[in-house]
Amino acid sequence: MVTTGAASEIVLVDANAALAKSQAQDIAHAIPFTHAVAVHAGPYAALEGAGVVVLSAGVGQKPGETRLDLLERNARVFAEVIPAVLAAAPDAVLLVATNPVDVMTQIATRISGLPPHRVIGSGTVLDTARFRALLGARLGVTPKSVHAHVVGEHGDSEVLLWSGATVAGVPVYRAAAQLGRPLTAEDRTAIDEGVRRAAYHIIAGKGHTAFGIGGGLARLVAAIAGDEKLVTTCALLNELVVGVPDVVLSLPRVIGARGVIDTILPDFAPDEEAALRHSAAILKEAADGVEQRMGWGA
Ligand SMILES: NC(=O)C1=CN([C@@H]2O[C@H](COP(=O)(O)OP(=O)(O)OC[C@H]3O[C@@H](n4cnc5c(N)ncnc54)[C@H](O)[C@@H]3O)[C@@H](O)[C@H]2O)C=CC1
Ligand SMILES: CC(=O)C(=O)O
Repeated sequence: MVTTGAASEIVLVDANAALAKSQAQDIAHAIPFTHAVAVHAGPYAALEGAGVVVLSAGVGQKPGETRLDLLERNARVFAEVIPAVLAAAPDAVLLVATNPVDVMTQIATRISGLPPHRVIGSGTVLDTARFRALLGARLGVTPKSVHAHVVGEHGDSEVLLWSGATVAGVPVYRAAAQLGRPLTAEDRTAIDEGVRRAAYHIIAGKGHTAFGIGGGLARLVAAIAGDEKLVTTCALLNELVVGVPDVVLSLPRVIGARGVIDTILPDFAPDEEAALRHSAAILKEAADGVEQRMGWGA
């Protein structure tokens, strides 16, 4: 957020206050090279007046763990964190990053009692970036010129929308052929694996992921701060999607000052729609399960 100037003031709040203070000091030393952003650490009360609160408290995956394995532990963290955030910043848009981000967004929506459009999960903003990055590298064009989306879970059941992927408005297979870099079935499998398993590969090497999600969160914060009407994939509680009621998952959304303004339902190929239904069912089951285990059942 500091490197892109996404906000005018950033407050770090963490159960480990010494860590938050040190991170804030270290980040502040980059300000002369980047943007005029005030960065400091503080207690929850320091969030007063915040337009957006990014929720990233909790545990991450260890090698071998899936995102859904983190559910109970992080649900307990949110039960503590969200009331404290709202007491200080009742008008903020909540932006959830903690994993499993889709179910955690559903939990945040329930605990906060806020209208769903104000509780956004980063969802597949990162997977969409990974898909664009890998397609761009394969085609020899900047990922900024690749339009492609990942929908559904931010996790193992996510759905890469190959049918709608384009470069210069040309379907990606035809664009690739024109560029002399035809996409083979092996390329498609490798790109799918590279997107879907990216976190596992990075965590195996460095223990966590940070820069991709940092870029995605900064982009979402800038869109909210600037009331941009940016279209990007992110997660939100859907009343009904592909036949599944009350489930949080990612679709392309329009983002402005008050959160999500609208959702755009892509034209799915039949296999993509079936895969999205499968993803929605997995998320619904996980969300219903944690609600019951936490004693929040309807
Ligand atoms: N949505 C996405 O695409 C991504 C999500 N993540 C998720 O973000 C979360 C955080 O990941 P990292 O920053 O790598 O972990 P981390 O362990 O570096 O940071 C988590 C922080 O949460 C704090 N914390 C824990 N319980 C707390 C509480 N009750 N109140 C206040 N603070 C508390 C800890 O003190 C710690 O500093 C994980 O769930 C991880 O899986 C990480 C990368 C990408
Ligand atoms: C950790 C995580 O969710 C990711 O990098 O995709």
